[in-house]
Amino acid sequence: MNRPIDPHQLTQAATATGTTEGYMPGWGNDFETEALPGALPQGMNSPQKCNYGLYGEQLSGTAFTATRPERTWCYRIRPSVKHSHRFEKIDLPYWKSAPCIDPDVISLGQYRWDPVAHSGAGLTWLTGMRTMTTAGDVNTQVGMASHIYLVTESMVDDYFFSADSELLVVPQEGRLRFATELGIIDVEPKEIAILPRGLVYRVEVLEGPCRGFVCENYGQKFELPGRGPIGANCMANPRDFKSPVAAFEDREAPSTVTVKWCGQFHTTKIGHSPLDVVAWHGNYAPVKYDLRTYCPVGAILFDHPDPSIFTVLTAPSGVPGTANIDFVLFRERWMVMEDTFRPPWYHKNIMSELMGNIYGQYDAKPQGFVPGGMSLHNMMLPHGPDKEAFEKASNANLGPDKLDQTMSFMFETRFPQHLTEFAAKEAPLQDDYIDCWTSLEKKFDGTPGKK
Ligand SMILES: O=C(O)Cc1cc(O)ccc1O
Ligand SMILES: [Fe+2]
Repeated sequence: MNRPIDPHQLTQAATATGTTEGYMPGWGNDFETEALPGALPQGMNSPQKCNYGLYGEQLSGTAFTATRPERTWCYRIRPSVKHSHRFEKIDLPYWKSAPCIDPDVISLGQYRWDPVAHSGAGLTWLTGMRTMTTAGDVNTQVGMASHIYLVTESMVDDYFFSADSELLVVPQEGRLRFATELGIIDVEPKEIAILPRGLVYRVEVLEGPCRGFVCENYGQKFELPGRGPIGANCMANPRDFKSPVAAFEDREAPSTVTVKWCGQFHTTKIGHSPLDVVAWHGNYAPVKYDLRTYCPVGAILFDHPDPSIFTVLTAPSGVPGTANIDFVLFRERWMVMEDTFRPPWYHKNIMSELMGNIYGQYDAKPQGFVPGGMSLHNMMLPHGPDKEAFEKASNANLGPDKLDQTMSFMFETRFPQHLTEFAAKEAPLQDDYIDCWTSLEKKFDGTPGKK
């Protein structure tokens, strides 16, 4: 059942000058927003009594002692602790967490999947999550999981938060609404959303069915990459990230909150909507971003740079320059390199590359890697253009050429990715994927000259 938020039940902050409707621009800004005038204490965080009888509550996304703490102060109708009754364990068998190493599943290989089809069953954000790969260890807060979501039904009086992870959501089909404690985020294909660890939300279908990809980050939060010699402009610009203005519900209704915690799911009952934050300030907030605002930078004379040039966001692992996860975008761009084999080169990589197609054709794989589909080129496993792409690129008449109508992405992690049983046995795995390279023939005959 689709039940977008009832506007009579929702009170949203007026948007300040310079904001787009319902959102505030900027990456990691220290925002402030209130849905009722005067709800946000000024000049202090913990007045003896808050206005409107609100409770003050801090949500810390980093250790108190982090160099630059990320936290948000919420002023809410009831403190979250009132939401916590006894937790009951529930089973969401398709949402897996690392370590999840199935002895019957081989992850060593090059893999590609067609889009996972909608089954016709009514699925919510929780029941429709299908884990494809896991990496690292959720208990030690390293690594990640990749998922496909298939969502046809809104959560009604059901809420969720992940204590394990922040979720990077990459829609491919349909429109979703994340009604969160800190406000409303709507997303559709060509946009992404990030839901921070610990934030409570409800997911509604605005236009279904909905399919997309999720990167579940167990580690340090995503951040904008250092730009090095590129300087202050291009790539992802901070102002194109949008966080929601405060919006709250004052609604009594028997409800549930499901929590993902150390890879397990637990549920508890509450008697009201937990989306009751009337005002908040801080720098720990959900965010959306329009991928069409990503300004790619690339080679303008010869050769093909490393794909790190297309990093939208990076989640550090603690080892400088070696990400827990890089989120990399291959979007429309001009190819102008002279005397160059322009598609991605053949290579092996210590990082594990999980790719998804949002729309269009990917230059290294003109066939078979289709919108909604995924591929995995795991740690140190060779891959590169298929035969068709190789022949086309090595024989093309090179002039300025636009890669148009194309958007694929990569979740690249320093940890090997393990296929779930679902990915190996239920999802539409292309058994013949590696055949895309078998017809690459030997051209070498010992004589110099270009073949
Ligand atoms: O393997 C892939 O298709 C992703 C990729 C793209 C690119 O331009 C360079 C390296 C790389 O791994
Ligand atoms: Fe690659």
